[in-house]
Amino acid sequence: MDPTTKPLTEAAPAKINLYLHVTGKRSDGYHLLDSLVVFAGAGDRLRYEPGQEALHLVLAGRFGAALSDAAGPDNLVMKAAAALEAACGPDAQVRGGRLVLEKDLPVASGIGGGSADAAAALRLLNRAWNAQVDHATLLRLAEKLGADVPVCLASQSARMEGIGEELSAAPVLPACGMVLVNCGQAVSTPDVFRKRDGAFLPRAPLPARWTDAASMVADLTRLDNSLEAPACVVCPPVKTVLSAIEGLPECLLSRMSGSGATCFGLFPSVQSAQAAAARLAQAEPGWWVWGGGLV
Ligand SMILES: C[C@@](CO)(OP(=O)(O)O)[C@H](O)COP(=O)(O)OP(=O)(O)OC[C@H]1O[C@@H](n2ccc(N)nc2=O)[C@H](O)[C@@H]1O
Ligand SMILES: Nc1ncnc2c1ncn2[C@@H]1O[C@H](COP(=O)(O)OP(=O)(O)O)[C@@H](O)[C@H]1O
Repeated sequence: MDPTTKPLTEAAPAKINLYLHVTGKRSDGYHLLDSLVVFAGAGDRLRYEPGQEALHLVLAGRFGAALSDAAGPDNLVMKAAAALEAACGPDAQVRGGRLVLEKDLPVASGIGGGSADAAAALRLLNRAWNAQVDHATLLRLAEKLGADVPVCLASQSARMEGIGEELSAAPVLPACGMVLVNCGQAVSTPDVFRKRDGAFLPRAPLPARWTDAASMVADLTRLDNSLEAPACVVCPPVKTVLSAIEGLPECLLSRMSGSGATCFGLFPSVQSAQAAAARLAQAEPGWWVWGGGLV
């Protein structure tokens, strides 16, 4: 097959906030955050098939239908493509064709599916169009697409501050497993931020590395997700999901990710997380449940 017409794909892994402290608020209404972000083996997948027709998006996967009204220019994938095209130099080979998004992450669920898709589109089309837009420029485009898009650009664990644009090294993470659970109710990020009240939380003290899951969990237990309480008001089933995760064998910690409603559990190993996820999926067939490891 001609390499320029070969399908090109990018993974768009789920983003998990292991803790999330709202540390302040800017005058424009955006909140200042301190968060440890990691990426799970669960994710969407974006494929590009170059062609003569104008660039367009096709949705597939378990949650493709949930987004079918949003396959147009407002989809974050198409916004990312337009932003990249505008930033391309004269030597780029910008082409049409179709982008196929395998949407396997629940939509509006606190694990940054849309942000991961946008970041995947920037990486994929930069490669496919031979656009050679440098990383600093890609980061600037990412910031404009959404607060979570910069961290999704590298899709590697990072400490995230500012409103999402200040990225620094995360502690070296120990081997561990993760379970992700979503009850099926979409949650609006602005609604949850609006419902937050109470004091701002401090920037967290973090070590350079955790050698085992138990010491990571001991530190994380002293930290919080500032958005968990307001999300429980917006979406009460979050509380049920958190108790269900906490009750799973070998669960070390259960917490909500981002603005919800997806919650995660940390486990000592990938195997224990997979076994716990299988058990929960059987007990709650209406929930989205995933178990595995981190990227
Ligand atoms: C809360 C977080 C934590 O990682 O994750 P999610 O719950 O979305 O996954 C993110 O900060 C969300 O990032 P993202 O979903 O890209 O947010 P954006 O589209 O930029 O903003 C949506 C809205 O959320 C609020 N917002 C977002 C980020 C931020 N630091 N402060 C805010 O107040 C604003 O009301 C904004 O209008
Ligand atoms: N490719 C996409 N995937 C998911 N949501 C998208 C996408 N493009 C636009 N959106 C819109 O972005 C909003 C946030 O979606 P998402 O990124 O899944 O939320 P969260 O960051 O809370 O996980 C949704 O309301 C959805 O309609």
